[in-house]
Amino acid sequence: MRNDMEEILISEEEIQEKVQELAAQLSEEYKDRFPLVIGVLKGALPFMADLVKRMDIHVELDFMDVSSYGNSTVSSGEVKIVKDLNTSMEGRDVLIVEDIIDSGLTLNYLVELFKHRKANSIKIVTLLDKPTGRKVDLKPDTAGFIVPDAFVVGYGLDFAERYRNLPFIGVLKPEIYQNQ
Ligand SMILES: O=P(O)(O)OC[C@H]1O[C@H](OP(=O)(O)OP(=O)(O)O)[C@H](O)[C@@H]1O
Ligand code: HPA
Ligand SMILES: [Mg+2]
Repeated sequence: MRNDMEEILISEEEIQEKVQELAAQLSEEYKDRFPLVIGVLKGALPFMADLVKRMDIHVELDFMDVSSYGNSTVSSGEVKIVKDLNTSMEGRDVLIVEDIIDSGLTLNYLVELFKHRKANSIKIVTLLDKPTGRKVDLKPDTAGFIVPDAFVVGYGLDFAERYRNLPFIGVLKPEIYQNQ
């Protein structure tokens, strides 16, 4: 898999250091509040697992599976719910965990849905933010790294379902896309 990379943008060590920093910040912010931490599958899985292990407070975990990219590097613009939550969020402090905010369409959809479901508060933590991709006005409350305008993979992020299990974030060689 490493040979398919044009460039490694963020190393495993840099990711782990940042996750520790974000977990400490969020533990302080949510202390005594028992937040409902919602991971957006599938991309958020590695980040969420590492983040919550380092949070030193009680949290409830749940997952939504939504998808808008399919096997493409461009969002279809249509967010599909593949799996919904198992718990009610009325009155809860909701923390959404994402791997990346690109166009912002996925999170925009989820934030509107969660407001409608009467969450007490809704905040977003994302490992990566790609502000140049934005199609709607959406800002994370907490972000790990800003990434440039390139399709990135690794640590949860896929291209056609591959590369999610890389421990670092990289940019693929152009021929990998062209062969698809
Ligand atoms: O800001 P956006 O342009 O909406 O892009 C970000 C979303 O796209 C990716 O998910 P995807 O829909 O590919 O599903 P996946 O997590 O299963 O790969 C990623 O994990 C985010 O959820
Ligand atoms: O840059 C990206 N890489 C992988 N998945 C994504 N989903 C939105 N942007 C990206
Ligand atoms: Mg994807």
